[in-house]
Amino acid sequence: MRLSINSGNRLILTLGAILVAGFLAVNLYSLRVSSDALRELLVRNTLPLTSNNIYSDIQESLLRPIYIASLMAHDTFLIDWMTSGEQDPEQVQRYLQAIQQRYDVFSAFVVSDLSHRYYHFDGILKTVTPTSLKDQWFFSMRSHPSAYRVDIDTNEAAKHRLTIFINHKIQDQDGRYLGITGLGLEVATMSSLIASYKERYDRDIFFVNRLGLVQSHVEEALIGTVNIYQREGIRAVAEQILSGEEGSLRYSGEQGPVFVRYRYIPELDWVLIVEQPEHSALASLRTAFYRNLAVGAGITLIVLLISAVSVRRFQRRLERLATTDKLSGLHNRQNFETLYKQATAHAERQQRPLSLLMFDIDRFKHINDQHGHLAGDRVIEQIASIAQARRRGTDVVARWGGDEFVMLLSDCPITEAERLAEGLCRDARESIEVPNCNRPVTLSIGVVPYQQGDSLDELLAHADTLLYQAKAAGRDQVVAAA
Ligand SMILES: Nc1nc2c(ncn2[C@@H]2O[C@H](COP(=O)(O)OP(=O)(O)OP(=O)(O)O)[C@@H](O)[C@H]2O)c(=O)[nH]1
Repeated sequence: MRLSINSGNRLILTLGAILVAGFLAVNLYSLRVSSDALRELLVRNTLPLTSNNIYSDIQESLLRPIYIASLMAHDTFLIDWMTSGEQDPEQVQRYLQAIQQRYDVFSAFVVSDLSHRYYHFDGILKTVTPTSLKDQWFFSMRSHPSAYRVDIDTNEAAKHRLTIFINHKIQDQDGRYLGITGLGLEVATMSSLIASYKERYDRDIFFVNRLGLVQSHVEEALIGTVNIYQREGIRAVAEQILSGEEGSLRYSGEQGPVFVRYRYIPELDWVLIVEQPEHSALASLRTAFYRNLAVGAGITLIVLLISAVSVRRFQRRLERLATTDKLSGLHNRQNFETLYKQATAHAERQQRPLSLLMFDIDRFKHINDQHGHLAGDRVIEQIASIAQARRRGTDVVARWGGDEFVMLLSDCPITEAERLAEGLCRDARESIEVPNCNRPVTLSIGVVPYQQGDSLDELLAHADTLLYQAKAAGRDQVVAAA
């Protein structure tokens, strides 16, 4: 039986291993396939789309100031004021103040080509000089092919803060170049734009100039101080980023690969960089993977539990079938042989007496013939019941075959066994009933003591002899060994 229990455990273990391996394989495979698909989507679709969206938002956010600068450049008041010799600077000062308030812009200015004066809402800021490097933006604008230009520079009127300037040429009615007017936009506007992107897309977004220096970033400390040529990881691809127009790259970051999408923004002369670390992109897939594994583990556990209970039940049934007589529910012959060995070993070890009873239903053939096999079967069941009722805790009753039974009485001397046999005879005679039969059901019993070294065959042969003596003496009686 131990063998079958072990094989049951083996079955459960094998089943468990198959389920665990199956769940792991399926989940690992699906994690791999979906990770590959997500990576592909990220590189081909998501990052380029983010960068395009940002680019169009930048263009859109520059459109309004460009439009205002154009309105200013074509304003007849401004043109007239400049052509009439820039009289009364307060007039233009008030004009610029009005522009600033009406359009809610950071700064508005006018620079004259004639006087080289730089007017802004507070008055005359300075006079630009062709020799000053800082004023080159103004002098280069004259030959600029288009009407306006977006420049990024420090703002002398605002504590040298980095500012986006929209510079627009002013020309009189004859197309004569008069100077430049325009607006200054805070670069912080760009930072808040980036912050909103970061929140929306959960990606790192920043701008660098053509030299790789960070120009706009949610972490302000990095602006103007960090260069991608020196930054761990991204420096490996910095050259490609700064020399190309647009593209996708990958570099090794601290926590694994990082996907990069870069795009040159001509309006700002900056490069937009959108980064997405692989581990954060795949985080939701990993969560799903662990959740699936947990579900798999739960299912495996339930299946194993159900299987273990079923196997155990099946084993018990097999054990019962293998050791029990179906009709009487008593031990069968094979099992009795095993139990006999255990009982005799115990008796010898403990030096305790052991007795054996062998009993047979008298004229059982007659009961079968007269009242049918079913009635005979009921008699066998009732004999089993009375024997079980007489049995003490350690005694063993078995159906030896046909209408023959054996009973092994542990720790029981022959006299006590004889008394128990007498009781059995009486119980059968007095309590067993066969419908439509007025003859009592009786037993003949042989009682023998176990002698050290007796084999079961020897003991049974001895008991059988006494049993037949009881039959010969008229049945319904007990014959015990002398
Ligand atoms: N109903 C029923 N009969 C059985 C079963 N097993 C054996 N028998 C019958 O039991 C009878 C046993 O008869 P014997 O032991 O030869 O003789 P007996 O009629 O009991 O007579 P004595 O033993 O000499 O008293 C046979 O007719 C068997 O067919 C069983 O499981 N059910």
